[in-house]
Amino acid sequence: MTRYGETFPAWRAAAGDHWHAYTRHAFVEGLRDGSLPRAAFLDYLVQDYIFLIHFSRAWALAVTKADTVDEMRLAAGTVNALINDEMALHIRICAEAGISEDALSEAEEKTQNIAYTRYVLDAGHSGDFLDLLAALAPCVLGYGEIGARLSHEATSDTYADWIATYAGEDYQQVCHDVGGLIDSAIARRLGPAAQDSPRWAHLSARFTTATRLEVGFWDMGFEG
Ligand SMILES: Cc1ncc(CO)c(N)n1
Repeated sequence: MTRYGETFPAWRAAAGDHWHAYTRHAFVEGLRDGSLPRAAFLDYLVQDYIFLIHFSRAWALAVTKADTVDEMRLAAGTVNALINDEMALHIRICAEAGISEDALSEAEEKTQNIAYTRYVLDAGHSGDFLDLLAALAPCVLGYGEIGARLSHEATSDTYADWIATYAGEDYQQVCHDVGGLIDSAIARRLGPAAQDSPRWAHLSARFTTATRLEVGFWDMGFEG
C-alpha cells in the first residue's frame, strides 16, 4: 500500500473497514475489470466535475487557513492541479460522449455530492488548517492509492484513461506533496507527540467521516 507520509497510514488504519469499503468498492472493481456500465461511469463523471469545483474551493480555503508561505504554496498548487489538470479529464471524456462543458456546469448536484463537499468546506470554516486537511485527505490520497493499484491490477483497458490520470506521475506527485504537507502541518501545530494530543482522535474521526462520504459517492455512482 502506498504511504504518502507518516500521518496518512495512521489515519487510514484508524478508518478501519471504511477505508476498504472506499478503495475496494464495487465501482472501483468495475473500473478495474471494465465491467462498470458506461452510463454509470458518465453519470459519476458529471457529478465528479461538480465535486471538483467545490473541492477546489475547499483547497482555496486551505490557502487562506495556512500559517506559512510553504503551506500556501502547496495548497495553491493543489487548487491548480484540480482545476487545470484533473477537471480536464472530466471535460475530455464527457466531450467524447457528447456532454458539453456547459451541460456539466448545469447538471443537478446529487445529495451525496452535496453532503460530501459541504462537509469538507464546513470542516475548514468551523475548524483550522488541520481540520480541513483531515477532511481533504481521503479524497486526494484515496484516489492516489486506487490509481496506483489499478495501474497494476486492471484486467481491461476500458477505463485506462481514468486509471492513468490517477496512477500518473503528476497526480502521484500531488499525493506525495499532500502527504508531506499533512505531516509537517501536524508537527508544526501539535509537536512531535501528535498522536498523544487531544486533537488527534478528533482529526482521525474527521478523516473517517470523509472516507464514509467517499463510499457514499461510489454508491451514488451506481444509482445513476
Ligand atoms: C469523489 C472524489 N474523490 C476524490 C477525487 C480525487 O480528486 C475525486 N475526483 N472525486
